[in-house]
Amino acid sequence: MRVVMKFGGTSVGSADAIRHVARIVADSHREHEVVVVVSAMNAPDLRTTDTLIAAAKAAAAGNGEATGEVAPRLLDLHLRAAAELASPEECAALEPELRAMLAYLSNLSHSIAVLGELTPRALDLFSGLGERLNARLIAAALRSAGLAAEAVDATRLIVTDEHYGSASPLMDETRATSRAVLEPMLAQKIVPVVTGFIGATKAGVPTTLGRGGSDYTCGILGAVLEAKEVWFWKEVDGVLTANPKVVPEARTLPRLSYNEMGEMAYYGANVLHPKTVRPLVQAKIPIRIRNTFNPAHPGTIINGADMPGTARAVTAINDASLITVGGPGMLGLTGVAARIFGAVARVGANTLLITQASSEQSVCLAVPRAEAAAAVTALRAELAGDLSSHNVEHVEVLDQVVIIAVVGSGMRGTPGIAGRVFGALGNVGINIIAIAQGSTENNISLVVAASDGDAAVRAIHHSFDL
Ligand SMILES: Nc1ncnc2c1ncn2[C@@H]1O[C@H](COP(=O)(O)OP(=O)(O)O)[C@@H](O)[C@H]1O
Ligand SMILES: N[C@@H](CC(=O)OP(=O)(O)O)C(=O)O
Repeated sequence: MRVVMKFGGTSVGSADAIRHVARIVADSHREHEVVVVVSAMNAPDLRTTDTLIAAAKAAAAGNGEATGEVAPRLLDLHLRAAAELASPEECAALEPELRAMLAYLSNLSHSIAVLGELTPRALDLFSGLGERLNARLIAAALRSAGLAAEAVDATRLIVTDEHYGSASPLMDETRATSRAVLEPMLAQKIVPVVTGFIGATKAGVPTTLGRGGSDYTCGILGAVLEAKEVWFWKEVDGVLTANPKVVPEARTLPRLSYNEMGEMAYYGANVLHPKTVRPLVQAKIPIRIRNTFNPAHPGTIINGADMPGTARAVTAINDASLITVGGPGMLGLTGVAARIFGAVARVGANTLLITQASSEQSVCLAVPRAEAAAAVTALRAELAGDLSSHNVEHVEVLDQVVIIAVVGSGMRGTPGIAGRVFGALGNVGINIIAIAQGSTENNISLVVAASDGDAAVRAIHHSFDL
């Protein structure tokens, strides 16, 4: 079958890790038609994408040497891995290519320092370089392991709009270009090693798909190539019942529905971003999450089938703020909700959760903490008249809160779930600040103080015996 598979930054972060990747690709290639998508090397002491972005920003602040200073470290990281993984001939061919790419950026750095300005378009040239370096390294490693493999820059495959830094694919164009480039390679049993994270506009100007965008590349290519399955190789055994860093006994969910995955991702289980997998969900392509470092584990399979049962996982969004707009005069005040959400939307703040008491005397909304100040300013401006007439008495913000979501499509119509969640928190003395449940009943979300966040996740996990 045809499988598009992606390896994240940690999965390709060292020679040792890439050795695992090469073995997985070789094993998969024996049975399947394989397209590989790779992120930039995320080494413990050198995170490539972050380093490149920092260098670009330093250039804009006047340090034209910044890229020149980090370039030798990046070159060394990739060439040292190549020396362990690739044949001497491959290494000899790789070195001048990587050097030339880094030299181009160093030159660009100087120009940016002179201009004193970093446009999003220029920043994309920096941030996307890690994937371009790494695809070449991994293709060389695969060839040295006896596979026919070829690095492919996704600038040749993924056609995007001009939203630099967070571009969206133009799917029809992408389908045509990706198939034109990749189908002939697959027909010849070549493994394409595609750069994650990057694309190009119709005019051929490089773009990036937003941080973490390599998953998106994999989702897009899986859809346009009509893969039978799409596999995301990560450093966890699959999607777990909770973040393993918070709940060490969290276990892998063998199955999950698209709906549940979407809810979990929205509420902070950043295993897969919903946008990333939208093309796969639309095309009904099954997704697997598997562990690069434990490939014998079957991982999690995600597809369209909702499962019976109750709560399946508990997730948390940290660093949120809760804004309350309230006052007795709000009762029956027509259109006030629309004005509140309009004001928040105008400053680009992302509303994570909404609750309104049925007395209509207050509306609460949670936003990322970094966006709270702008949202409050916009709300106070929008409601200035109502505040002076005391229809609205306050626009208050509670910083340092966490949103916790209990997720499971089987919760729909099952009585007693909410009671169990509240009981679990009550038993450990955690105060619930706000509660929300969508009418789809796929999740119950609640807001607690940041200092209670981890304990709340653990208490709910324990209470449902997840
Ligand atoms: N419920 C969950 N299940 C699995 N992983 C989770 C969950 N919640 C949070 N995580 C975290 O998400 C990360 C997923 O890997 P990620 O960093 O996205 O992979 P990559 O960048 O390698 O593709 C893991 O490091 C894990 O700690
Ligand atoms: N390297 C890019 C794209 C990416 O998706 O990386 P990762 O798969 O390591 O999250 C980033 O850091 O944003």
